[in-house]
Amino acid sequence: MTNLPQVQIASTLEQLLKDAKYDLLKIMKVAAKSIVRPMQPSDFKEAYLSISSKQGEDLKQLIQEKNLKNIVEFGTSFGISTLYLASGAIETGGHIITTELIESKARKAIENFEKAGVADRIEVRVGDAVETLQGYSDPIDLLLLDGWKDLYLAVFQLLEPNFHSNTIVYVDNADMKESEVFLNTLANDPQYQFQPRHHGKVILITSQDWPQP
Ligand SMILES: C[S@@+](CC[C@H](N)C(=O)[O-])C[C@H]1O[C@@H](n2cnc3c(N)ncnc32)[C@H](O)[C@@H]1O
Repeated sequence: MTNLPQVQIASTLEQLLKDAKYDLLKIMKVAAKSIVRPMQPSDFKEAYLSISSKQGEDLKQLIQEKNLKNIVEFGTSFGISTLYLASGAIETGGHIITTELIESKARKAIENFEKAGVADRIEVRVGDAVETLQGYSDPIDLLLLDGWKDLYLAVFQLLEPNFHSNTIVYVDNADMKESEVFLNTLANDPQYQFQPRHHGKVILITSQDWPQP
């Protein structure tokens, strides 16, 4: 039997992943500019900077296997990772809150969610994650950290009161230098367990010290 929502997500993702192949060129242009001035988030307003399709499939499987429903994402971009999250969330009856700093990217992401038929499952908050997620009070089953790395610690600490003993924090780009401060801070605390995936590009963080759901 055809699973229409999954087919729609897959065809939207196929188009977006094709387009994301031009990222390297866009990133090279930004790097060239950075010789004369420091890079800014708006320099990447045309770039996807997305997770890979392999990571996306893995995320979907994780959501299904662990029956994750309440999902929060830091760093929407054009919505590639969010669509993989939605693909898993359809199977668990879950929903997603995702947040993006750059308004034009958030608008495009919403269009993509509509095209994929999953806009009703996704709330997009536009602005700085530290502000848009302020006061968030529902339990979180899965947190995907994929915005700028210097904010990983702030976003993690902001949301940690909402974690429970089954919560998974999925850290993308864990192997980047910019993620070091965040990971070293947590690595010094024995309550956190790290599980590397995708050859260390990703780390899953869990803690049995977080309260029972
Ligand atoms: C690596 S990209 C996200 C890619 C996306 N998760 C995917 O796989 O398709 C990082 C995104 O985080 C956004 N971002 C950076 N700082 C942010 C902040 N303070 N609050 C919200 N979004 C932010 C950037 O504009 C950028 O679009």
